[in-house]
Amino acid sequence: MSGGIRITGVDITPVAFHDPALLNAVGVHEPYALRAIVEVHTDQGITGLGETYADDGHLRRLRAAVEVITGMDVHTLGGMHRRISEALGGDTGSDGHGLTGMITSSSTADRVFAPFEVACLDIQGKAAGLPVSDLLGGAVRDRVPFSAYLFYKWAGHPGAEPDGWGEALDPDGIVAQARRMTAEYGFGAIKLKGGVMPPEEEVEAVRALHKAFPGVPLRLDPNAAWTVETSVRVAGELDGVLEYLEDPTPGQQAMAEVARRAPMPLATNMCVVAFDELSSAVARDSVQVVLSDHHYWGGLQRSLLLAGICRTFDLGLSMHSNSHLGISLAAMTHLAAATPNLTYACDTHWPWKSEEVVVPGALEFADGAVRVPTTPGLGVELDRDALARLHEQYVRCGLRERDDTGYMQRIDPSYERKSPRW
Ligand SMILES: O=C([O-])[C@@H](O)[C@@H](O)[C@H](O)[C@@H](O)C(=O)[O-]
Ligand SMILES: [Mg+2]
Repeated sequence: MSGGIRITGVDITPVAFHDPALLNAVGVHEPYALRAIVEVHTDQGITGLGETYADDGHLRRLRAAVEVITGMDVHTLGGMHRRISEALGGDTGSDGHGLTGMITSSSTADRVFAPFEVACLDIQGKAAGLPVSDLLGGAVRDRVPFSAYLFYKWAGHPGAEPDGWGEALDPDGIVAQARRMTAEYGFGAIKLKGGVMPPEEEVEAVRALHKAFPGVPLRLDPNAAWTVETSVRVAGELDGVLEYLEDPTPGQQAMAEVARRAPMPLATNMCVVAFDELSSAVARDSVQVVLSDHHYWGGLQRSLLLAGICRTFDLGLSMHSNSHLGISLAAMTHLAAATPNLTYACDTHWPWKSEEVVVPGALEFADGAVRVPTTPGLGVELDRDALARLHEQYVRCGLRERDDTGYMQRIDPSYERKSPRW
């Protein structure tokens, strides 16, 4: 491209926002979730936005990437990915971002590249006067449906005020949470984060949801907390109730064994999280649905590549989420809008947060869906006061990586991390 739009600098601002005491297979969410807000500046005065993880190792790798992409044209995304991979070398780090599978050097490069790719597409869209969905091939839907995301939870963090959502530790609590979340957002699909209670209790909770929300697609995700035998038993008990069962057991081989004996499709954001894990999963028929997530599949264009591979091999496609803010929601919405075979409602942790960094109004939920922004770029703008406030909160809170297990062990020293647990 002649002339191009060159990157002149990048600001990376880590932020912390309040997160309720949500329970999962490895512990409990800490009082704050961390994210990094990426602002890419250019010689044409256009700035693009990205959002990503903010643990210390990831921040260090993002800063290393800035060194090698400064001066590049925002249209040269292939070259940018290559430069970032080379600059990171073997710096793979660990999964400081939640239950999203094994990290390899290629998946680390994808994670680091992703927020810069999103920001560059934001810039390209602003320069061309087109929404990001148009740059991805065009929206095939104007609203993107999301799913309610239920958690077992405490009423509040120990020693702090209750968060307002109430305790949910049994089927009644889960159904009450679902009623409130679906009433507020209009969600037409429901996911329960499992792996917290003994499997029989989680089966009971899902059956209670099925009774309270007849006809609504349900999912259960125990994050690999079960053995093959437990997974097969639960799958049989929830026959006709779940649209898919997500990551019941660890590893592609065990997932394949469950898949052979389970009546419903298996989904994953743990045993297939990078391109180099797809061929073995297909060969073994380990999973029938892959949860994409542009934050670790290397951005929006690479997520479209994943969608094409899923279509080729007849795999279903859904979308994964961790705790996130509005820049991520905008990117997820554009991507989902432009992905024809993304036919499941996407995950989002959105209802669990009470703070934001983007100016309100651009992304609203109605009937469980977000209208795809049609303004140029991602269609969201930073609220600079909010950014400063949440950065200040990051500085003060002292958290520097997500550690659900460590936090749980400070509360209950007998807690052990185990996979599978049951
Ligand atoms: O936030 C959580 O506790 C979730 O368990 C998250 O870490 C997972 O990555 C995720 O939502 C999932 O679907 O596995
Ligand atoms: Mg999952």
